[in-house]
Amino acid sequence: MRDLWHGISGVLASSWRVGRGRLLVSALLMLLGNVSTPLIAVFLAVTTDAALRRDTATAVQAAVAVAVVALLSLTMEHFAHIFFFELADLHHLRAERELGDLAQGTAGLEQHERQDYADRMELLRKETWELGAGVQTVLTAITLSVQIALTGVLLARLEPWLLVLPLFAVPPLIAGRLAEARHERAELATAEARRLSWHLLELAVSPAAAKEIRLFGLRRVLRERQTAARRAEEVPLRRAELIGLGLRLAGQLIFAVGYVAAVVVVVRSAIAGQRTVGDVVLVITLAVQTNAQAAGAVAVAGQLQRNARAMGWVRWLRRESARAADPVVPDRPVPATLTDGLRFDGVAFRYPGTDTDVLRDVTLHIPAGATVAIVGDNGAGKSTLVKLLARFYRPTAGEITVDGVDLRRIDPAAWRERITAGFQDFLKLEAPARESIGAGDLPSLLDPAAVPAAVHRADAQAVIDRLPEGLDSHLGKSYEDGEELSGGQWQRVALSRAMMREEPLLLLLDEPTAALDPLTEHALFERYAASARDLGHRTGAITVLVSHRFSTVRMADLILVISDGRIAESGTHDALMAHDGIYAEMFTLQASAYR
Ligand SMILES: Nc1ncnc2c1ncn2[C@@H]1O[C@H](COP(=O)(O)OP(=O)(O)OP(=O)(O)O)[C@@H](O)[C@H]1O
Repeated sequence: MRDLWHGISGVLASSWRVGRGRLLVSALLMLLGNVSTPLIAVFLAVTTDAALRRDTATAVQAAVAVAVVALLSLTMEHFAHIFFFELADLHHLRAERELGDLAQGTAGLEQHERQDYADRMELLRKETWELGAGVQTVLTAITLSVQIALTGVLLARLEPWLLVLPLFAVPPLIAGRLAEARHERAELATAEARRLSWHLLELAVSPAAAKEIRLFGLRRVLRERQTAARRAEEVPLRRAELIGLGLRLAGQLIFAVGYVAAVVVVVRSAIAGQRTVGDVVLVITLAVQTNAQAAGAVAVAGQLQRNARAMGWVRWLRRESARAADPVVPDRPVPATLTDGLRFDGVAFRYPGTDTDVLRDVTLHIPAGATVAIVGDNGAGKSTLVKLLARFYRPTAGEITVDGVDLRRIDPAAWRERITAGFQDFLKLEAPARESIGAGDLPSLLDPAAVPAAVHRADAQAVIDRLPEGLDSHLGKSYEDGEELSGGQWQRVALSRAMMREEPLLLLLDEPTAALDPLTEHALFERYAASARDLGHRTGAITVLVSHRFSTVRMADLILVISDGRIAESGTHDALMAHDGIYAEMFTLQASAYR
């Protein structure tokens, strides 16, 4: 009940904010239409009795009144719709904006990892229209309630026990509620199958997947899996719908029994001369309307519950986002320059919803100004370490400090303004090249020299030179004249974006050159290392590089070897080679492969 109330008040408050004029006018029109409906019965009764009395003047006036209220009852809701649609659009837009803000507004990525979060997010994405339509639902519910109350008063004036009639509308309401609950359970239970079927469908139409689908002859297997996933989604949903239909039908049957009984009793008292024919007309008409009102109430109750559920999810998301906020309130500024560097002290990390630590007991010092390379097998935990440095996650144990300050005490947004990064799974931002690159530092996007300078630092001029309009060319297939780039070219664009910030305290490069050939990567990293050292001398800036290519790795001042979530070895290339451990073995193996 509280959810229902929160849903109604949430919709009204939001509609009031986005368009109070439209809200008031549509409420007024709806009210007029709804109040007119029971008045049809009243004027019909008056017309009938006046006609039987041969009172022509009253009969004609009442008949005109019937026509007028019937017209109002039939048309007002249509006029109200014109305003509803606009309101629903505005409301929908607002809901979508809020969803985007909630999904992207948290400092970390923890909530994106959680299945319950992903499921609700997916359902909410589907139900943003539900949220938009909520205003119509709520106004219909309010004005329908007024109509039902007016009908009740009219029935009670005639015969108090006729008030029992609306009670027969309760079973359909309960049945509707049960049906909704069943449907909701089925939707949540089938969310995984739905996600899988969407993913498979996306693969089927995605140009990126087309190559491997053809090459490996996966079309049939994918289609079969998609069909199976669809079936796994459809069957429980259809079953829930059928059971819901049965429940609703049973509720309506109970109402029908009450209706028939009421009409029979009034007709009998009219035959006995205790009631006028007009009274019989009044009861028959009102009882028919009560039936429609009950059906309307059931429908609107279902919609109200759906609306309450969607609003409940929005509130849940707001709570989750607030909970995802750091427990430690940031109270320390980002240092202007680094003097000591970064320290990990007993850091462990476990991804949300999993039960194994992917990093364990990591204790290390990355001195200010250093260029660090991280190596290790696939899945060793290299990228996870980088993500902790970017503050996408908080360590589950231990602490990371920046010049002695716990990273959690520094505002993540302020920290990120002083770092920059290039990832292997980079963003292909389809926009004019200038913007796709400039997004790496929005404040300098309008500085005409900033983007070309970043392109130069990333050694990506050759990519830009091949574009018909240079930096003004549109990138990607979203544009009719958009240039589609190769994987390596996109990666250069992403690297240029990473180079937009001129003086970051931390440059994170997580296999950003994986799509480039080893020689190019080597040359590129030499270039970065030189400018990183220069920057490191001036500001203590640290460069962290994850790479599987040892020809690049060996240039670093400090090499960290991660094995099974722990720092297995650390030191310079020479020291690690002399140590003759994991690093030496990996290096020798790769070097011999190139010989
Ligand atoms: N979002 C995630 N949720 C749960 N587990 C994850 C997630 N991302 C990574 N993992 C797990 O954490 C472990 C470390 O992954 P990570 O990406 O850090 O490895 P990596 O050393 O960078 O590997 P690679 O060289 O293949 O990029 C792996 O076992 C991986 O399965």
